[in-house]
Amino acid sequence: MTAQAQQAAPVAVSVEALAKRFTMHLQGGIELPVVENVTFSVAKGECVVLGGPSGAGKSSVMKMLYGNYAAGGGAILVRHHGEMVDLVSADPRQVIAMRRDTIGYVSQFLRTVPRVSALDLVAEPLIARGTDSEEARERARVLMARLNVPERLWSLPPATFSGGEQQRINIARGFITDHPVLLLDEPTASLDALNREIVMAMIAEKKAAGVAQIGIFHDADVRDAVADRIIDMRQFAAAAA
Ligand SMILES: Nc1ncnc2c1ncn2[C@@H]1O[C@H](COP(=O)(O)OP(=O)(O)OP(=O)(O)O)[C@@H](O)[C@H]1O
Repeated sequence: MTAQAQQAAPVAVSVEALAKRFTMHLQGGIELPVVENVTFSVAKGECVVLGGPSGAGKSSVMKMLYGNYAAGGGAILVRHHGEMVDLVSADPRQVIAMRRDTIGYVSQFLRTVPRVSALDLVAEPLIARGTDSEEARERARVLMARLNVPERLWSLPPATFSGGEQQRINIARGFITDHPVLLLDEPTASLDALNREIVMAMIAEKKAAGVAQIGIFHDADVRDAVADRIIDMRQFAAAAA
């Protein structure tokens, strides 16, 4: 997306003065400051990458963006059904609705469900959003084929799949819906070069469709190919209490 187009595109996510510190209750309540004053926004169709060295707080910010970690302060405004809703102060039911309709998430590791086939795991987020189950399965087949998941695996539960196969199931699950915001936590970490290229193309297609994406990518080639902007988390390092 060009700089001009980005300026015109509406903001999908606005992070304002977000903070996180951990309290280690088993270690006498030691406070571990991680980030403070994290402030950035992401427009529709933009891919913003969280950068900075190991321990800078990228994953912690990502988990707050999905509502998995409570924030220690600040706001995460997300355009949800046309209105900017603060995920930090949203009640649990609102968070669930935002995840169903607005915020998609591709985590690094697949959470497998006993006895649920790969095909059904991939189709499930679409079915949850009201798509007919046969249509959802057909779209799941198309995506799994594109990601080179061997057809003999589709009917099996992915618990025994290889790391890269599980990651591709996870990617298919995250990309199958049309969530307007997509969080990508190291989606290419266990992939070979061919499948990495495919995922990069899928990220580009999401951008073209106006999806706002926020990602963590340790692979510099992938990062440089997909990022419209890289946000260095070091600037938000929290001071010790
Ligand atoms: N659940 C937790 N409890 C306590 N401390 C945590 C927790 N999660 C993260 N931290 C600490 O917060 C800091 C930031 O971790 P985080 O995983 O967010 O960094 P990162 O930038 O994603 O690192 P990496 O690139 O290595 O994944 C680290 O010092 C880590 O030990």
